Amino acid sequence: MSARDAGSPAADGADRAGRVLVVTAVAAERDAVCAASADGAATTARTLPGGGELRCVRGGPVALDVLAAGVGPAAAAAGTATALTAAALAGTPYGLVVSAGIGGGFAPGPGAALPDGAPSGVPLGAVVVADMIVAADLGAETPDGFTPVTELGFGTVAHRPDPALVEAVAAAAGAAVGTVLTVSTVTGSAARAAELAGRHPGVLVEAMEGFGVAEAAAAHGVPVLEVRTVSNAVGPRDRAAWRIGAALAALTGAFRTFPGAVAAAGGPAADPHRPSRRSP
Ligand SMILES: O=C(O)c1cccc(C(=O)CC[C@H]2O[C@@H](n3cnc4c(=O)[nH]cnc43)[C@H](O)[C@@H]2O)c1
Repeated sequence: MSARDAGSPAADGADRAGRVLVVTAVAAERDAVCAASADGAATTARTLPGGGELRCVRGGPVALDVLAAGVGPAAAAAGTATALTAAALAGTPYGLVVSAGIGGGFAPGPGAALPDGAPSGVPLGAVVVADMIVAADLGAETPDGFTPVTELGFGTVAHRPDPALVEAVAAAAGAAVGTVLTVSTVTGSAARAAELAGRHPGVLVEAMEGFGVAEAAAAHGVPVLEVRTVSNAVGPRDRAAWRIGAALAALTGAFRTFPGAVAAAGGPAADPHRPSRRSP
C-alpha cells in the first residue's frame, strides 16, 4: 500500500483535525452521504487493502472519507479497522469515525418511555444521533432473561460518544438524541420490540453496525458518532412499509449540516473516547 493509496496530506490537503471516516452498510447509504457535499466538492475513490473502496469528499470544512463496509457489526468492525489502520500507517489518522445509515425507529409508548416519564420514539424519516451505542444482543440467554456480556465478566456493550459533539451535530440536523441499538437480527415481532424497549429506556433506533464501528474506533483511540435516519418501525415485519427513499433523503439532509457542525464544535475531540463498561 502506498501513502497515496491510504491518503497523504499532500494528496488531499486534509489535516488530522479535519479528517472524518464515515462507515455505512450499503452503497445506497454511502451515496446518500456523498450526495450531501456542496457543489464544487471533489469526490475521488481510493482502494483499501482487501479491496474496499473509500469515497473521499474534499472541499468542505472537514474532509469526509465514506466507506460501505457491509451489513452487520462484524463487517462494520472489519471495514472500519482496515480504513483506520491504513490511514494510521500512512501517517494521516482520522480524528472522528461515524457510523451512518438507515435504521428502525421505536414507536412512542409506555415501553419506550424515558425513566423521567418523557415520551420517546421516533417517526419515519426522523434523524437520530446516538448518545449511547449499545450491543443489544451481545450476551447470554438465561432462565431469568438476557444477560449482557459485561455481567458475565467480559468486554463492553456500550459506547458513549462525546456529548458536546452529539449535541452540535444533532442541533444542526434537527435530530433527536438517544440510544441506538446494534442488533445482528432485525426485530420482527411486537414482543421482541417491547423486550428491547423495556431493557433500554430511551431507545430510539435499532440498526446493525454502530457497535462494530465503535469497537474499531475505540481500538484506535478515535472518537465515534452514530447518525441514523428512520426507514421503518421496529416491530412486526412489514418490508413493504419501509420508506427507504425518504430515509436516504433524510441522510443526505443530515450530512449537509454535518461538516459545518463538526467544524464549529472545534473538530473531533482531542481525547480518545472511553468505552462505558456498565450494563445499559
Ligand atoms: O433495498 C434498498 O434499496 C436499500 C437501500 C439502502 C439500505 C437498504 C438496507 O436494507 C440497509 C440495511 C441496513 O439498514 C439498517 N436497518 C434498517 N432498518 C432496520 C431495522 O429495523 N433493524 C435493524 N437494522 C435496520 C441496518 O443497519 C442494515 O444494515 C436497502
